[in-house]
Amino acid sequence: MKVFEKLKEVALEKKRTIILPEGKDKRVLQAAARLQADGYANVQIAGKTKEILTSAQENEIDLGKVTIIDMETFPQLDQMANDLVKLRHGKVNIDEAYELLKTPPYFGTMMVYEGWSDGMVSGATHSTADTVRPALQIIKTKPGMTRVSGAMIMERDEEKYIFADCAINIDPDSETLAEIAFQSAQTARMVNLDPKIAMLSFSTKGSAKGPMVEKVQKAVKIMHAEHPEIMCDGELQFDAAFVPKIGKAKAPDSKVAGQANVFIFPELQSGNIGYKIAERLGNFQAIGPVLQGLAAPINDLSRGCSTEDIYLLSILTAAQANME
Ligand SMILES: CC(C)(COP(=O)(O)OP(=O)(O)OC[C@H]1O[C@@H](n2cnc3c(N)ncnc32)[C@H](O)[C@@H]1OP(=O)(O)O)[C@@H](O)C(=O)NCCC(=O)NCCS
Ligand SMILES: CC(=O)OP(=O)(O)O
Repeated sequence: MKVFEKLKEVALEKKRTIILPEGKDKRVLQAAARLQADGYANVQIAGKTKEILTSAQENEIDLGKVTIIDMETFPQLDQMANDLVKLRHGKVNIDEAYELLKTPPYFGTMMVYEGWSDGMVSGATHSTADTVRPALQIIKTKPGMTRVSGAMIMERDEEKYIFADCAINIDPDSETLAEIAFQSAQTARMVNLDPKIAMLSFSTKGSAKGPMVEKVQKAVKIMHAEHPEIMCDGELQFDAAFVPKIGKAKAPDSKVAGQANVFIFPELQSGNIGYKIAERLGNFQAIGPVLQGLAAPINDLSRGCSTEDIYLLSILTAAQANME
């Protein structure tokens, strides 16, 4: 896993505390134990202590120095509930806050908000919507960003690519697509990839017409106007973006066609389906969704993730905490 060699070094620069709040899940416990033993983070797992210990015993997982946080008896629960009420500006009352804090994504997100964890990885047993909603509501976007998006790091042997948005923005407009492209360029650099961004469509350079194509064309214009330093082109079909010969034939003047390594999908259907096809038919390892544009390192998982996916995304999260 070449991508992760650099991230492992960054994670080791200063050992960060990462919370994995879905402590019931066997894959989470396995990843937590490995992460702690390998020294890439101080790992907190949250849940009910008894359930965590039983699961660890049944699955023969040695949790070693992993910290277990009991969500029901956590001493600062009252502080978290009160802060959650304040943060939600009348949208959540105190009873609702306690209820929300019974759920791993809200509990883990508040741990990050309070500064008791440096980052969170969740989503092995919760849908993306349920995982990211607390982050969007509580952590919010980074300065200068207006939206959060979700990128997948796709890796197979020496090949690595970024696919986005695979997780959050259901039907992004042109401005949102351009912001996703900008954020994805940053994610690409984080994994040592010099971004060449293809704004994907079913059309290449006007070969098809209509509002869906125009949306992508406008996003390309925004990218060129706002970030001329970033190599970005479109609209491109995937073959034109990826295969040099087809890129030359369909978009001869493009510097990105046939060379792209960052793929921006026009909406969430194609983004989510596309990465899962590459993962399941193409045998790519899919790490993420890495949440882009969020003000703290919180990352999502697919419920279909493996122990290895959780382990690697946790290393990335610890590294992000050191890059902030
Ligand atoms: C992400 C998602 C859950 C947010 O929608 P929602 O639950 O309806 O949330 P709301 O629209 O009520 O917004 C909740 C908060 O998040 C914020 N928000 C919503 N989308 C956001 C985005 N893309 N970036 C930043 N903030 C966002 C809202 O501003 C709102 O903040 P506020 O409550 O402080 O005013 C929704 O867009 C979604 O379901 N996306 C698809 C997820 C999915 O199923 N992916 C496929 C599998 S990976
Ligand atoms: C990213 C993603 O598709 O998540 P899930 O499989 O949990 O829906």
